[in-house]
Amino acid sequence: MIDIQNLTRIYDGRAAVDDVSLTVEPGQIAALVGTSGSGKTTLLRMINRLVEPSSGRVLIDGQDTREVAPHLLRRRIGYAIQGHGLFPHRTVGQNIATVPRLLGWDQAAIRDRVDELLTLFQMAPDQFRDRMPHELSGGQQQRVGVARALAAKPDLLLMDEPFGALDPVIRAKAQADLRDIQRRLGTTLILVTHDMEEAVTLGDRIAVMDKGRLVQYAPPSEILTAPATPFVRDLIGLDQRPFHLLSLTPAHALAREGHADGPALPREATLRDALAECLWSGRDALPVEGGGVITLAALRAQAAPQARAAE
Ligand SMILES: Nc1ncnc2c1ncn2[C@@H]1O[C@H](COP(=O)(O)OP(=O)(O)OP(=O)(O)O)[C@@H](O)[C@H]1O
Repeated sequence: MIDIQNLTRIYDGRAAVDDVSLTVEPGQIAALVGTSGSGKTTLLRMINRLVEPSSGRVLIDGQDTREVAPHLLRRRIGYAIQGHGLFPHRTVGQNIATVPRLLGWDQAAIRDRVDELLTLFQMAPDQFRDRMPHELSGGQQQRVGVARALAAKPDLLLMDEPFGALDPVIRAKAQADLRDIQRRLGTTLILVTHDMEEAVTLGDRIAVMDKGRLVQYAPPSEILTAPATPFVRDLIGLDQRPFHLLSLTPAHALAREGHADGPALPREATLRDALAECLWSGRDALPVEGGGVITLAALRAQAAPQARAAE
């Protein structure tokens, strides 16, 4: 468990992060959102001591991070940033192997791990292992950055806008891959993002920062239906609320017995995808892969907070 207690960082007499406390349970994803300059990156970097707190403390599984040398702490915590930060003169394989090498893994274990991660990120090892970063697309570089952060099987992964530079299609794929991998490995993940949709779809809880302070820390559905302050409501964007709510639920969860014509929706598609498909194909109901149908009326009820509150 990550336990952040009264964490504060002062720069030039002003608090960039101001008395923030929050906990993240093992295997959960916490998404940090907020306007530019609200302190998200500073908060994230205090967890692995890239930035030293002015006051407060961070406990990881009960251990105070101040008791661990920063370089040793950072070998235990995966860290991935926008623009990936790959070493330009090292191959993809060498980049991914960085922390396992520092930890003294043997060669065979390192090679296995590199190949396993490349496969996991759908980059054929024989094709990509020996390439240089400049021989990859931006999306591939980004995936290698995340693979490198995961290489030593950290229990905790910190990500700062890891998908910020990706186009929407690759971004959605990278998010889905990350969620799969995170669930499979049981990694605890703290993610900074500018994108509320990303926070809603990935986060088990969302932390909203405003001027260095934590203004709300709650599951996405609560942030959307009961924003704690006008700032949180504005950040969500009123016009986007129904779509974010629909993004929270996979299609199969709302499928009911019945019959509908036309192509089936994948089980893991979100209700937002279902709504788009209804509108685009002019259908009032869609079959869902594996059985059942979703109706437009059910989608409408699901998108309305008062209907959800009554559940
Ligand atoms: N090294 C530093 N020296 C002085 N001020 C800093 C430093 N790092 C950050 N700040 C200030 O602290 C505040 C919070 O910055 P931070 O980068 O944490 O915000 P952020 O929410 O991550 O912003 P963005 O979304 O734009 O990345 C800003 O006002 C920033 O100017």
